[in-house]
Amino acid sequence: MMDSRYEIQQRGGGGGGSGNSGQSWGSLSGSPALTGRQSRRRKLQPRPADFKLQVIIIGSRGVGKTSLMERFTDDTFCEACKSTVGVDFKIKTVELREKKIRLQIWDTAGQERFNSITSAYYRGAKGIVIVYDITKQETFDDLPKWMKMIDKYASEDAELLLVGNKLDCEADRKITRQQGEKFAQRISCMRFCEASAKDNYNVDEIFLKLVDDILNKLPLELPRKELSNSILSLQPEPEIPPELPPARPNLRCC
Ligand SMILES: Nc1nc2c(ncn2[C@@H]2O[C@H](COP(=O)(O)OP(=O)(O)OP(=O)(O)O)[C@@H](O)[C@H]2O)c(=O)[nH]1
Repeated sequence: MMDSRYEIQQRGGGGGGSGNSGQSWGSLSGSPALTGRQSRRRKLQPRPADFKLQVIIIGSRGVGKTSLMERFTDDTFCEACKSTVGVDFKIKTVELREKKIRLQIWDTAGQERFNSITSAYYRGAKGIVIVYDITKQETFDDLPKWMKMIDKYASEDAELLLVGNKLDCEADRKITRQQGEKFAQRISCMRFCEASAKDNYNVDEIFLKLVDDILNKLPLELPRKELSNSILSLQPEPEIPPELPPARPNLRCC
């Protein structure tokens, strides 16, 4: 059974769901019978995604943003990975609430010198994962700085999730779980959890809960065309960052 310390706090709404990265295939009924080489060549196309969502991961240098993303998308962990330069992204398709969602995850550099580049990616994000390292006090102290970035550049309705990473390093812990919880409680609609990219603990939960919260806000029964014209885009992923948004008048952080 999962230790309750690791469960993501609930704040009402949002039924659960299970994700997977596999492809769904269309129905075979009605297809003419195929044999041998012919059947191998004439594979059905995967069902297209119902939605495309963008999620961004932010936080100070070395907290494990890339590691969380790669654990989720590829189930890999790198003990000594290179620092991210600018922005990187990965795609994973998940299924939740009988919808197929193409999740585009933007992994941003934690170094401040890249802020002018990374800030351009905030606006398109429907979900934001803010990460700190439970063994490094300064990464927790930096959180108000990241909240200012969110207030300035992100969409006001973006879902927020605070993650204390490196839970496997309990012996070196500097930030208590209560401190993380307290910080999240001060921010409107922010979830909180602790995780370990190394031990693959709570990683799927982070992204799936965020997607579930995002879906919870969307009118899922609208026809696809209407959705793509409003909140979601079914176009190919942008190669360049979206335009910078206007500054937001109200700070989320108290
Ligand atoms: N013990 C432990 N180490 C981790 C964990 N997650 C990441 N690391 C390590 O922390 C270091 C930094 O991880 P990254 O994923 O590159 O961190 P980042 O936040 O993307 O760093 P920047 O790109 O510089 O902003 C690497 O050596 C990882 O192996 C974790 O859950 N536990």
